[in-house]
Amino acid sequence: MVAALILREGGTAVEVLVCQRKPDQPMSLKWEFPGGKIEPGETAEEALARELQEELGIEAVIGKRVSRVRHKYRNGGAIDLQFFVVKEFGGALENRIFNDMRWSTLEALPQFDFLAADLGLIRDLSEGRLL
Ligand SMILES: Nc1nc2c([nH]c(=O)n2[C@H]2C[C@H](O)[C@@H](COP(=O)(O)OP(=O)(O)OP(=O)(O)O)O2)c(=O)[nH]1
Repeated sequence: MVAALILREGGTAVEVLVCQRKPDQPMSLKWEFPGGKIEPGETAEEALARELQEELGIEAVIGKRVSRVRHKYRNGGAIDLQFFVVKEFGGALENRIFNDMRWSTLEALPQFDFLAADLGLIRDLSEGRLL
């Protein structure tokens, strides 16, 4: 899996885009970072650019990989998640698949009910350790 930390300068602090899963999806209404599965033949960066085009309608410039997490969900299999920074993109952000989408400061991230696999990253970001 690949996911993006899409950043913007929010006046006084950096903000990151957070997305909420739909009520009818597994792990419904949990918050996550936009992204998805790497298809056969794709690099991680190619997969992420494709997912961001599909989910948000943007042409993203995929930056540095800042974190990698392996996690076992109780009800499912193990996942391997890689997070990349995105500081630039073309086009206008459009919510195509999420229940909700918001900009959050890094500090405020723990207030969102994130997927379990993301919690270590959320903590690092909110405490200023990663960005
Ligand atoms: N996009 C994304 N997925 C995450 C994050 N954290 C996390 O555990 N995941 C998990 C949830 C899903 O099991 C998987 C994402 O895969 P996906 O988007 O292709 O699949 P999905 O379950 O959301 O939906 P579906 O297409 O399988 O119906 O990775 C995250 O921050 N962003």
